This record gives sequence, C-alpha cells and structure tokens, in this order.
Amino acid sequence: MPDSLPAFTPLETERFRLRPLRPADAAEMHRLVNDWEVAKTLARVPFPYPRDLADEWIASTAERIAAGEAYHLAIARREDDVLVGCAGLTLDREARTAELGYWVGRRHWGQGIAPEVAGRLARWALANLDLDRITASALTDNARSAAVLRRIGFRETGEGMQDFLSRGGAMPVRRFEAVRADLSPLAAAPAPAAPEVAAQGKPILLVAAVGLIDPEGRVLLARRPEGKPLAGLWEFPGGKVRPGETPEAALIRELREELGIDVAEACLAPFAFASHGYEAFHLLMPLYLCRRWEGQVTALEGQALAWVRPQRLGDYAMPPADKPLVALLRDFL
Ligand SMILES: Nc1nc2c([nH]c(=O)n2[C@H]2C[C@H](O)[C@@H](COP(=O)(O)OP(=O)(O)OP(=O)(O)O)O2)c(=O)[nH]1
Repeated sequence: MPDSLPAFTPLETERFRLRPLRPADAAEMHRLVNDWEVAKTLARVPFPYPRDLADEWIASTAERIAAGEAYHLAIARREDDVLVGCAGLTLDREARTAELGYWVGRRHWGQGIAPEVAGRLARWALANLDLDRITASALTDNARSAAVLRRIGFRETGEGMQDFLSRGGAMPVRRFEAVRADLSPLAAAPAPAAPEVAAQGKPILLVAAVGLIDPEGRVLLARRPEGKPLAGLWEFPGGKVRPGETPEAALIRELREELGIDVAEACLAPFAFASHGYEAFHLLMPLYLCRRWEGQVTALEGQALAWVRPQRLGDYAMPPADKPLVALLRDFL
C-alpha cells in the first residue's frame, strides 16, 4: 500500500537507509523485537511482544510522521532493504526538543549500526525540524547504549527513573542530551596547533550576507543545511568572502549559486554589520539590503527558504551573531 505511506524522504547513511516502516515490515520487526535481550532495554516495548502490536505500531508511526509528531523509522540495509532495527524521535514541539530512541535486532549486533543511524537521525532533526535539543536516556546497566550516545556527541546530564513496560516498573536511567554545537562539524574542529595562535586571538572570518526584501516588505531567510555548522538555524543568504574578492562580489556569486538570482552591485545597499566571537573564529559579517534582482528566487542547494515579515523574524531560530541585526532590521523596515 505505497500510497498510505507518509511523505518522508529516506535518510541514507553509508550502509543503511532510515525510511518509514511499511505494513510488510511487521513480521520481521516482530521477530527482532520480541527478544528479551532487545525488549529489556526499551521503555515502551512490552515483553512478550504480541504479533498484532507490530501491525498497530507500524500504522501509528505513519500517522505520527504525517502529523509531524514523531519520526519512528525502519533501519534497512541499503543493499537489500533488510530490516535490522528501528530508530525514532518523538517531538515536544512547544519545548523545541525531541527524544531519541533506537534498537537493533540481536542478529545484527556488533556492526556499529546504532551510532551510524542514530547520529544521522539526530543531525537531520536538528537541521530540519524546529528543535534546539535532543534528549535520550539509557538504562544505567546498559553501558553499550550510553557509549553509542557519547560517540555521536551526546553529553550526560544526570540520572533519573523511567517507567519500562518490559520490566514492569520504574528503572534507573542515565539521561543525555545534545544541542546543535554538540553535533555540528565545528565541535570536532581541532584545537589551535600552538598556544601562540590562541594567544594572538581567533582568526577573523569575513562573511557577506544580504537581507533580500520583496515588494511586500518581507525578508528572505534560508535554513542552514545538515552537515554545516549551525545546521537548522535560519540565516541571511550569503557566504564566506574568498581571498581577493570584495564582499559585494562574494555576495553576487553566492546569490547566483545558492538562489539562482542576478544582483547588480549598485543594488546592494550596506546596512549594518555583525561582529561576533564564535569558539573557533571571530565572525565579521557586513549585511546589505537588496530590493531588486533578476530571476526567480530558487533553493538551488535544497535549503529551506522563508519570506518573513520583519515582526515575525523573532520566530525563527538564528545564529547568535544575527540577533543584533534582526533588531536593527525590525526597526528599519
Ligand atoms: N550566510 C550567513 N552566514 C552566517 C550568518 N550568521 C552567522 O553567524 N553566519 C556564519 C555561519 C558560518 O560560520 C559563516 C558562513 O559560512 P558558510 O560556511 O555558510 O559559508 P559558505 O556559504 O561560503 O559555505 P561553504 O562554501 O564553506 O560550505 O557565517 C548569516 O546570517 N548568514
């Protein structure tokens, strides 16, 4: 019944595909999860696991993906689509958080599947859903799961008790969480090579950005894609100024590459700048305003775009450097 499946573009890792569960997955899912060694580590899984529950659960995952409430996905091998486990996120949209969970069938243990897929799912979620934080927990006696969480960048935040259906009561767990900085590529950046480098201060990064303004006075924001630092935050279009380039030339190039529009230098009006210390560099970012361009604004790099009324800019999570610019822009427009 492919047409009853929710619209969700599968997430690929090197070896696996995270895709919506299908009714046809029920038998294999039941075989893998109806195993005490698996069920005992999961909070919301009963043991024994009734066969009918697999069908009901799969149907409910489709509904919840369609509603944007939870993303419980099959972990399938890319080469032959064999189901090896499940990974999921349950959202609390108001709190801008999601709870991560995963399990792998016993016959597939020992291949590093959990860190590969859970890391991908967490990075995807922070880049594509309106979240600031992902939480997870592992039974205190489940050192393997805690190690997976640490390996993908989660930090331990404390201990607590959680109800486990399979154990028939509350069990002690370690709690973990990750924010954008924990999972971003910048977190893995090496420390400065020599102490003198640090003592002289951070390098300055020059980035040119633009507030494109449409005839209705709305400003264009673009969402930083997965894989870049600060993924998932909304920003003014632009990018790094290359050696030998002027900020204006850099912007004209970036706008053509990223949005498919042509902007004349005379249409870029200098407006303000951001000067902000990030951990690894100091950002200096001139912000221009532009009301005239040629061509249709198109997301050429698959990034989400939003035309936002100045008064609504505060509803979009943006990099810390942009906060003062947003305030200035709101007053100006
Ligand atoms: N474009 C843009 N970058 C911003 C904003 N706010 C902010 O802190 N930044 C930071 C994020 C990045 O560290 C840096 C821009 O670098 P980038 O990596 O996106 O630049 P790029 O498009 O040249 O990317 P790449 O070719 O290196 O992939 O500036 C903003 O509003 N717009």
